[in-house]
Amino acid sequence: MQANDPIYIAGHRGMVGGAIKRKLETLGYQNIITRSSGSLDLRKQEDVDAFFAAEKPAYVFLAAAKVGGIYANNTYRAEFLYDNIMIAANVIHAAWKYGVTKLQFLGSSCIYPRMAPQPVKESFLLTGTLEQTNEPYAIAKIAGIKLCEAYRDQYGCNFISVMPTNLFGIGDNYHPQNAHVLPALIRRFHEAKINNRASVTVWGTGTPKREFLFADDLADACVFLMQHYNEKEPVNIGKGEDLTIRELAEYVKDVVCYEGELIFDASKPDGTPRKLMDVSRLRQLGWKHSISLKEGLVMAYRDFLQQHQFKLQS
Ligand SMILES: NC(=O)C1=CN([C@@H]2O[C@H](COP(=O)(O)OP(=O)(O)OC[C@H]3O[C@@H](n4cnc5c(N)ncnc54)[C@H](OP(=O)(O)O)[C@@H]3O)[C@@H](O)[C@H]2O)C=CC1
Ligand SMILES: C[C@H]1O[C@H](OP(=O)(O)OP(=O)(O)OC[C@H]2O[C@@H](n3cnc4c(=O)[nH]c(N)nc43)[C@H](O)[C@@H]2O)[C@@H](O)[C@@H](O)C1=O
Repeated sequence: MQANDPIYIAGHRGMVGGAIKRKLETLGYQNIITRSSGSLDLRKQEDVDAFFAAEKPAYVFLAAAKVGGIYANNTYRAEFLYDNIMIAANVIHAAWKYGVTKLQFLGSSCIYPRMAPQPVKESFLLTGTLEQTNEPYAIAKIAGIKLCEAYRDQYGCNFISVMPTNLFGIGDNYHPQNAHVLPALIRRFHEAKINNRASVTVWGTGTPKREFLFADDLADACVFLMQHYNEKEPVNIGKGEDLTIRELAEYVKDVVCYEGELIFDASKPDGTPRKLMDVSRLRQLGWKHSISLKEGLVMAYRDFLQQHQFKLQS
């Protein structure tokens, strides 16, 4: 990737796409192409075709998707399958048709079997049954991986896939129901603090384990792999360390300085019991994260306060 190569970031207004854009700009890449979903709906094949024909990107980061936490995945099952399949199919097909030099597809750790042995290796894909709450999203993400592999096998396209663990960071979604656990808890603890509530309810039993990577670390890994990785096999991106949801809730409680009690609502789904990434492939390639969970939480809480402030004023 040269400084003047045209690079398209699909999903640049999102948490991950935004972090990739900041990283590329810091490194001096000057020809970054972006479109909001309002100006280019990636579910529409003709529009995607016309965009690739006109802009002719050489590199593509495919970070646009319908994204959400366990509740959103389980509730909007049709959109999580339809939108994500259409986005992946349209962009990957157009990347082949218009001769993109290299494309990177972002999948997710939820593509792996629910009860996969831990830590989860890339080779465990399609070896067991998926977690029900996010099966539609996972099926769409698996289709994206397989599209990259098929266009590589048949046409020699340099399309790679990366599988990020659970993420959080600047520009995250703090919606009370639709968000992922970490931003949802930041909001719930903050609101409990300012309203002097005696307790905060955390969904599920608190026993599932998750791994959390800050989005700027993820973006660093994505750019690193775009520069250095050219193989068919997906690459897990994570830290290789996890904690229980109860432990996470205690961390968030500390960062927000909330002093009340935690209550666990076991009527809410736990989802996958554990999905710790095996990151040995990424480590062998020479990449490791640099932002700790505690550092990331402090930055995320600041981001929440800024977004919240903005909403109060607007
Ligand atoms: N967040 C997480 O914990 C994880 C995320 N990932 C993956 O990382 C990628 C980015 O996720 P994240 O940044 O968190 O998600 P966000 O929801 O923050 O951003 C998603 C982006 O996708 C764009 N988008 C959605 N639908 C369309 C559409 N129909 N046409 C064009 N653009 C669309 C949106 O554009 P606009 O803003 O213009 O509407 C938005 O900017 C996704 O592929 C996701 O699956 C993987 C693992 C974990
Ligand atoms: C990244 C990944 O994200 C999704 O999977 P998930 O890891 O299960 O995501 P989650 O962050 O929503 O939940 C993690 C855990 O946390 C618990 N939990 C507690 N309290 C809240 C809470 O308030 N909100 C949420 N959302 N969860 C909560 C919750 O019950 C669960 O046990 C996939 O659908 C899929 O989209 C995907 O790829």
